[in-house]
Amino acid sequence: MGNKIENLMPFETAPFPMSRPRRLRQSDWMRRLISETQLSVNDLIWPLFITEGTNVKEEIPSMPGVYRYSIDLALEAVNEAANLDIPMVALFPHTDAALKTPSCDEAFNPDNLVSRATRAIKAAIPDIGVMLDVALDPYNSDGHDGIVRDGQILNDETLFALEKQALAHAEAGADVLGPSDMMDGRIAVIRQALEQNEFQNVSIMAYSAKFASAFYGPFRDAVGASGALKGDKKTYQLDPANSREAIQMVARDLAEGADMVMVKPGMPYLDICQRVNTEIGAPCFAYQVSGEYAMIAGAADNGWIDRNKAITESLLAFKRAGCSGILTYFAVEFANMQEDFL
Ligand SMILES: NCc1[nH]cc(CCC(=O)O)c1CC(=O)O
Repeated sequence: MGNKIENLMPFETAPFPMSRPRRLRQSDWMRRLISETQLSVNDLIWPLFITEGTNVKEEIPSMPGVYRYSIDLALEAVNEAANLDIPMVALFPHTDAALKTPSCDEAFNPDNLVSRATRAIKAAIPDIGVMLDVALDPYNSDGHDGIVRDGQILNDETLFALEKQALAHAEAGADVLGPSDMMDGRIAVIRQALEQNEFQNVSIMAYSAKFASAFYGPFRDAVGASGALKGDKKTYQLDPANSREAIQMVARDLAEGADMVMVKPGMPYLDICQRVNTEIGAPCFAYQVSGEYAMIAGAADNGWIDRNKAITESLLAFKRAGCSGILTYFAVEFANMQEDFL
């Protein structure tokens, strides 16, 4: 009896010409009434890159319009985001190559760059959420998310480091931790460590369906990891061919104590977003990653697409797929667009 879509149809449409679906598309006011999906600044998380120094704001060549900020200027940028009602920022460090080691000790240095930035933001702008990645790659001389020995990315040894990093981040005041490493067992280890150290209110947004993707290239430039990375991340990040496995990882991370999950990259994986939202139903976020930013910004800079329309359409797609929200480098730009509109 019919396919799934037919089964879900709440009514049968009359045959043409009694039914003319274009009637509901005739005017802007009618289209707004009929719209099935809303996108607002409440849906956005703004990732931003932090660097050492003062008064530094340097553009990332492969992400025109995206900058690395020293902490003093990051405060101004985050303040702008807060004034635009963006609920949360996600901070990523650009780490000096001299601080990268095989044991990744800088990851859990309580005074590392992101910890200092988090303390400064929470003190000055308490009403915006701060999320920090839990992963070793910014601090690893091998560029990987795990500790490498003899060419192997060691799972269990990495977990000890991630646990220390998670606690250092919580101590610094991070509201949400984003384990983005894809090691097995990391959510359970981090959740247990948080519980045992009175960080019960720290949330975990697990990068659960994180694919081994070509779309992370500009990010690795932004955090200075491109030069360090040897090989690829295919032994821990997911195969882009796999959907069932992605759903399984989402279920596993929730069972280990994640509060929210993430699908990453975003646009090439909208099917995964939709599956998570219909089959699992936990709060799910999409990460519109650096390469997606670069494609839209690059095409718009060349006059090949309309920047504002492409941004809005690309973000709306995640809401249509059922996501609670989106990590996007366009967050502040989109919020400013909305302000202009009002
Ligand atoms: N664990 C690191 C991490 N956290 C977020 C991103 C990518 C974000 C982006 O491309 O915008 C990556 C890169 C990677 O896994 O190599």
